[in-house]
Amino acid sequence: MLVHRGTSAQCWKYDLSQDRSLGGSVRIGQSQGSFLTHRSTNLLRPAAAAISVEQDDVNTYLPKGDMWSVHKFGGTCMGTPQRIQSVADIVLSDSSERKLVIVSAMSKVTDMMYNLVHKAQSRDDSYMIALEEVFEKHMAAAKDLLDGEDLASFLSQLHSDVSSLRAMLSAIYIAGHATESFSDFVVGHGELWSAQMLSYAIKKSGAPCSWMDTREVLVVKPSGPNQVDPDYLESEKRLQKWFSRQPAEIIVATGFIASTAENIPTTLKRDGSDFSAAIIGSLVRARQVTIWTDVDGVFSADPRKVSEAVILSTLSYQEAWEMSYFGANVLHPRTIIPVMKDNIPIVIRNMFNISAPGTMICRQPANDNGDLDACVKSFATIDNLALVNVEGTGMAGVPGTSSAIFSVVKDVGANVIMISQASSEHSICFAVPEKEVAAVSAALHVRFREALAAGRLSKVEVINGCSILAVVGLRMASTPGVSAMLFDALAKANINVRAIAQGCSEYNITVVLKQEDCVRALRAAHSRFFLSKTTLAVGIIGPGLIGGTLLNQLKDQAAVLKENMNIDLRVIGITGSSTMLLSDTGIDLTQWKELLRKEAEPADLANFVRHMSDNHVFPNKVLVDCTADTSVASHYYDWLKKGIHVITPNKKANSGPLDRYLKLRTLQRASYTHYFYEATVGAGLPIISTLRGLLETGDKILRIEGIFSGTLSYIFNNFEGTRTFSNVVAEAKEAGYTEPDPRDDLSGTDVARKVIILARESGLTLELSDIPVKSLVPEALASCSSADEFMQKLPSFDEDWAKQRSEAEAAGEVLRYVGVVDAVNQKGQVELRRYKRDHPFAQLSGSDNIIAFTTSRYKEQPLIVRGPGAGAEVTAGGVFCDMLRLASSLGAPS
Ligand SMILES: NC(=O)c1ccc[n+]([C@@H]2O[C@H](COP(=O)([O-])OP(=O)(O)OC[C@H]3O[C@@H](n4cnc5c(N)ncnc54)[C@H](O)[C@@H]3O)[C@@H](O)[C@H]2O)c1
Ligand SMILES: N[C@@H](CCO)C(=O)O
Ligand code: NA
Repeated sequence: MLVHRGTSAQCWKYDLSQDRSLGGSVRIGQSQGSFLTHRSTNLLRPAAAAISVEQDDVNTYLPKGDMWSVHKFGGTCMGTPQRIQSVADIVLSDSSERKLVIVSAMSKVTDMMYNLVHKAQSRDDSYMIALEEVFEKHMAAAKDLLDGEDLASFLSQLHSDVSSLRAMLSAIYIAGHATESFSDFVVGHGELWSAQMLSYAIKKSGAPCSWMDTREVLVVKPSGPNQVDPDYLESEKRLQKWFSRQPAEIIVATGFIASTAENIPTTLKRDGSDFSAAIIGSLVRARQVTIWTDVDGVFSADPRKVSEAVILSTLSYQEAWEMSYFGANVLHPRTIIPVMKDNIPIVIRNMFNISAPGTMICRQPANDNGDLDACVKSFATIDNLALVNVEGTGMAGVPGTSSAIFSVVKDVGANVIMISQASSEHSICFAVPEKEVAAVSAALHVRFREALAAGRLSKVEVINGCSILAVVGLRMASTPGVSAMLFDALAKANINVRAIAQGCSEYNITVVLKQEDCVRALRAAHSRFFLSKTTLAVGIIGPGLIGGTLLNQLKDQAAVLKENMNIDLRVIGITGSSTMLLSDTGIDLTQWKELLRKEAEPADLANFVRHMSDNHVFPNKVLVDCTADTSVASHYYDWLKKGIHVITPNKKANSGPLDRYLKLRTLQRASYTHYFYEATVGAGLPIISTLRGLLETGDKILRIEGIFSGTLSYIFNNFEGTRTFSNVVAEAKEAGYTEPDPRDDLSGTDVARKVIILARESGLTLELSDIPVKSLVPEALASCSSADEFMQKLPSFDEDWAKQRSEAEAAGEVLRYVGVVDAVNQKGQVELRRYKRDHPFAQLSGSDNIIAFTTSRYKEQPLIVRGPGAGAEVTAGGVFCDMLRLASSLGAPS
C-alpha cells in the first residue's frame, strides 16, 4: 500500500492496487496528477522513502512555549456556518501571539462518513446518494460562510475530494470490504473540510492563517484495541518541518486524524480530537489548551441527578482522570496525559456561553485552600452492579486466594469495578457489572468446589442491585474528617453502606450501596460538601394572607440573598388546610399559587413534616407556621426535637398552656435548633428582639404598656366624625389587620395573648386566664357561628359605640385599647381606656402599635417602639426577618 501527500490539493491518496484486501485491482486518483509531495518532484514515491528524504534536511525552528494557545472545537461548535463564524471570532479574539486551532468535523459528518463506508461494504449502492448529501452539506455551509476566490477554491477541493471518495467507495463496494485504514481515510475528510472552511473564515478577517492536515504531522502507533499512542519525537520533527514551510500566526488543524509512521492515514480512535489538541498542545508546549464545547464546564455531579450540582472552577489532572472514569463528561483520561507531562492547563469552556469561565484542569488547583469541603471535587455513581462476596476461614493467611479468585474473574472476562478486603482476610468482596455476575459466580463455584465442600470457604455470595457512589478529590484520603463527613451525610440520610474502598491514591473513596438508595445518597453527600451552610429548606404552613405575602417576598428577594449573603432559601413545601405542594429541591415561587392549585395533593401535615425531615439534600430545615391554628402550634416541640427550626407569627404556642410553653422553651434552649416568633407581637416591629436585648444585657423590666392590636388601633384611630363602628371594623378586616376571625381582636384575646407572650418572655409565669380582659364583642354576638355572621350583625351595636365615643370626646379624651405587663406586681391586664388628646397613645394613626418599655435603665423615659403593627407586608417582613436571623445563627455573614 502506498500513501502520498498531495500539494496544494493537500489530499491524501491511496494506491488501492497495493491493498491486498481489495484484490489489488483498483486505482484511484492517479489521473488527477496530484501525487506530488510538497515542494517535491517525486512522483508516486513509497511513503517511507518520502519521509526519510524530508527528515534528513530538517533544520528549522518551531517556536515553542507561552506564545502558543491551542483551541479545540468539537463537532457541535462546528455545526453550522454561523457557528463556524463564531469559532473564527473566538479564535480572533484570543490575543495570544500564536494560535493553533484543532477542529472536529461538522456535527453528524463523522457518522455520515462511517455510514458511507458501511453502506459501500454492505453493497448498498445508496452510498452514492449518501455521499451526495455529504457534498451538499459542505457546499451549502461553504456558500453561506465564504465568498469569492476562497469559496471557489474550497469548492474545487471539495469536488476533487468527493470524486476521490466516490472512487474509493466504489472500490470498497466492489470488494465488499473496507480495511480499517480505508475506513479511516474516508472518515477523516470531515475534519479536512471543516478545517479548511474555518481557516478561510479566519483569513477573511485579514488574519494570517494556514490550515494543517494533521496526517502530515501527527504520527501514532497502535497500542491496543481501538487505541493509539502518539510518537512524540517523530511528530515533533514533522511539525517543525511543516512549520518551517508555513509559519502562520494562526494554524487551523484537523482533529481526530493522524498517520502511522508508514504514512498510512489513521485516526485517534475513540480519544478523538481532544487527544489531537492535547498532543499538539504538548508538541508546541502551549500556554493553555482550551477545549470548547456546549457545557459551562465540569459539574460536581451529574446535574440530571443533582440539581444542586455546580461547575467546578479547577480540577487537578488526576481528579479529572478519576471523574472521567466515572462517566463525568470531562475528557477521556488518555487525553490528559500529553499535557499533564508538561503541566499545560486544559480549560473546558462553553462556546455558547462565553461569559462562563469554564473549568481549568491543571496541576495545582488555585482555589485549593485546604478546607475539608475543598478536598472533595465531585460525586459520581455507577449503577447495575453486583457484589460478589467470597467468605471463609480458609482464606486467612493463605497466599494465592485472591489471585485464584481474580484469575477466575478474568477468565470469564468480567470487569472488576471495585475490590474490598478487610484485614482479617475472612472475606473478599468485589463489584462487577450485574450482567456478568452469573458467569462469575458459576465459575467461582466450580473453581472452589473443593474448598466449599471442605468448609475452607463458607460461601460465594452474590448481592444484586448495587450501585457505587464514588467521591473524587485530591488529598481526600489524607485529610482527616473527609470520610467522616461523607459517612455522616449517608447515615443522616438513613443509607446503608454495603462495602467501602479507598485506594491510597487519595483521589477516590468508593462506597457500595443499594441501587434504590443511590440517587438519594448522591444528593445527600453532594449537598453536605457543596451547599452553602446557610442553605435553608423552608416549609410554609398556611399560605393565607401572611404566608402568601411571605412567599411573594421570598420570590423577590431570594436571588439577592444568595448573591450577596450566600443565603440560599428553598421553599420545598407549602401546605394549606386542604392541599399541599411538595418539591425535593425547591418550588418555583414565580408560580406557587398556580402550582398549589394544579399540582397539589391533599394536605396532610404529618406527611408534610415527613417530607421535610426525609429531605437529605439540604443541611437545614425550617417550618414556618403562618396559620392561627392551635393544633399546628402544638407540634413545634416535636419539630424542634427532629432538628427542624420553627418560625411563626402564630401566637398560639407562646400564649397557650404554660407548662407546654415552658417545655418548648426548655427544649429550645437546650438544643441548637431555633425557634423565632418576632411577628407574634407588633407584627414586623422589633418588640421581641428589643425585649430580649434588654433582658440579655441585664436590664430589668418594670412595665410594658402599649397598644398591641393593629386592628383596635386602626378602629379607634378612625372611629371619628360620622363613621360607624361596624364600618371601621369592616375596613380593618379588609386591610388585613384582623385575625382570621375579627372577634379574636375585638374580644381582646389577641391583645391578651400578646401581653402573655411579653410577660412570659420577661420571666413571668402567667396563664392566659390570669389576664383580666375587657371584651369589645357584644355579648349577644359572642356565640355567632362564623366571622361572617358576626360582621353582619355588628352594625346593630353601632349606636352603643357612638355613645361611648361622644362621652369621651366631651371630656376631651379618646378611646384606646391597651395592654399592660406589670412585671413588678407579676400581673397583666387588657382594657379599654380613655386618654387625653395630648397623650402619646392618642397621637397614633393607621394600624400603629405603640409599646413603651419601662426598665431599670429606661425609668424616667420609657423606651418606645412605634409603627404599623399589623398588615400583610409588615408581618410577612417580620417573619422573613426571623428567617434571616436563623440563617445568621447558622453562620451567614452579617
Ligand atoms: N394579619 C396580620 O396583620 C398579622 C400580624 C401578625 C401576626 N399574624 C398572624 O399570622 C397568622 C396568619 O394570619 P393571616 O392573616 O395570614 O390569616 P389567614 O386566614 O389569611 O391565613 C391562614 C392560612 O392558614 C391556613 N390554615 C389554617 N389551618 C391550617 C392547618 N391546620 N394547616 C394548614 N393550613 C392551615 C388557612 O387555610 C389560611 O390559608 C395568624 O397566626 C395571625 O395571628 C397576622
Ligand atoms: N390581628 C392582629 C394582627 C397582628 O398580630 C392585630 O390586629 O394586631
Ligand atoms: Na414584632
